[in-house]
Amino acid sequence: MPDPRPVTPLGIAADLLEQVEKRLAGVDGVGDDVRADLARATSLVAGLDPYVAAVTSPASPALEALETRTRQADWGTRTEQAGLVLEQEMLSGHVEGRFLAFLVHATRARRVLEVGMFTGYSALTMAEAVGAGGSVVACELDPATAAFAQDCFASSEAGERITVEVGPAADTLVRLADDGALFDLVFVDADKPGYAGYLDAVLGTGPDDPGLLADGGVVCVDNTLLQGEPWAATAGSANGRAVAAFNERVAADPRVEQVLVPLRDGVTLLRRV
Ligand SMILES: C[S@@+](CC[C@H](N)C(=O)[O-])C[C@H]1O[C@@H](n2cnc3c(N)ncnc32)[C@H](O)[C@@H]1O
Repeated sequence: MPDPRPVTPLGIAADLLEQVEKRLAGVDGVGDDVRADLARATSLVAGLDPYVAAVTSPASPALEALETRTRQADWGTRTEQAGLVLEQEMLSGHVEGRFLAFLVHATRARRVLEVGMFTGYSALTMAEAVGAGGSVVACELDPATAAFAQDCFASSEAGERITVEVGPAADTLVRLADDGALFDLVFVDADKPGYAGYLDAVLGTGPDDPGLLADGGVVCVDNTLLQGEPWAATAGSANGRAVAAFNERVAADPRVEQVLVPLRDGVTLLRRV
């Protein structure tokens, strides 16, 4: 199974620094002080994620098994079949998972909504954290990926707390709002151009549309650093532009207080003010 490629600003920077170090190894005329500074920069940047993982609470065996199964799947073929990009790098993973679990515990969330489930790592993480009587509704566009996740959930008690909604999340959110559903924690991690619409659906747009967020609820939005594209794009992608526009919109939105936490590819926490 191929190693995941770097998909965070830190991972990309570490990769670049390591490449530069290798390229300079055989070059004459580079001062020892320059090599020492470069080695220190590489060590600081490349060592951060492994250090953070080493001192963070471990994932459950069920989550480790789900991650291994996801790494072993043939996402190239699945991408062709689904007609949308699916790749192992989409999985949030250990440290972000512990962050989400901590958020569930700290906010005492019982009703969780996820927009963008993939193979279910974050959904299962939050389902474990909500405990008995808690629930997670997880939206996924691709039926085969949803089935993959449900198969993983079946081998975990916490998996029983997850309801999977297959189809475009925008439609699912309208249906949930029509049903009067409310959530204490919402994790947004689907298509980036859809983020602004998902946030509006969650927060509501006025008295006739109260949205899906319970009083005191928290919204967590993933990939808001989008591999550094919003501030350091080399060749900007559509996703980079969508996230940059989303971040600007949030920064100017009087409905919310927000903080962008530079964890992995960036997570923005929001609450209604
Ligand atoms: C980044 S992955 C989610 C990763 C997952 N939260 C985790 O932690 O492992 C994004 C997922 O959103 C799904 N997706 C994309 N567009 C969607 C849409 N319009 N509605 C629902 N899901 C969508 C993709 O199929 C993909 O599985």
